[in-house]
Amino acid sequence: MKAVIPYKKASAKSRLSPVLTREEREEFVELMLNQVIDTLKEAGIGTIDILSPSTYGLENMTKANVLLDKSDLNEALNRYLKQAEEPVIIVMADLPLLSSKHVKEIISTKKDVCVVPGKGGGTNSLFIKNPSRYTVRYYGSSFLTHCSIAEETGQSVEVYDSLFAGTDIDEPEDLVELLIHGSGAAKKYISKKFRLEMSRGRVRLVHI
Ligand SMILES: Nc1nc2c(ncn2[C@@H]2O[C@H](COP(=O)(O)OP(=O)(O)OP(=O)(O)O)[C@@H](O)[C@H]2O)c(=O)[nH]1
Ligand SMILES: C[C@H](OP(=O)(O)O)C(=O)O
Repeated sequence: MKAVIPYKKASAKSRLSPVLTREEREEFVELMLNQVIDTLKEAGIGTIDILSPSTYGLENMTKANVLLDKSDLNEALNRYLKQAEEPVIIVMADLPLLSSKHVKEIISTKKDVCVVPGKGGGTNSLFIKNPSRYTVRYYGSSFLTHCSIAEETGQSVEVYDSLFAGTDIDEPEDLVELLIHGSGAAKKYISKKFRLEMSRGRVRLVHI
């Protein structure tokens, strides 16, 4: 069993550009990546591959293997899965609330595939026992697509339902969740730049 984290640092997290500069977004994704790697290690996963279109930001990476593939997210992951000879967990790099307990539960599934939905129809993590029999199709409502792909190819599916594992950091409002529920370097980075303010019964993000 091994883990793969797709990762692109250059101009990452464009949807956070209303509140963070390019430089800040690139620093922030690197902190989130390192947290995800630590979580996977804590869960006991021995092989961790980072699949990236470039070595940018990964020059000094020692905690995981760096695999380069310049093609887009889906093509790179499908090439990776085709060659894999053991179960694979795909984990996105933007999951600072993911814990080792979640990872252990996801990989303990009795089904062939375990899908962890993200907000808005995305897929935050995907565990595949027979990777050469599966293809991914991220973007759009990829959660529904990934369930269908399993069903169409005769593979059973579990949906892992979790607020924290389901919280990917895409948009400014997601930073609220990180400040409320997070810990570690990614939360610290954001808490130096923003604070939470109560306004009309809702918590919102305010630049410091
Ligand atoms: N290997 C690879 N990984 C990618 C690529 N684009 C995004 N990723 C990674 O795929 C995961 C999900 O990507 P998104 O949530 O869309 O992140 P993003 O592209 O930085 O964010 P936006 O610019 O806001 O869409 C993250 O772990 C990214 O680092 C790519 O072209 N190749
Ligand atoms: C890659 C994409 O991420 P999102 O844009 O939903 O964060 C998805 O999960 O299909």
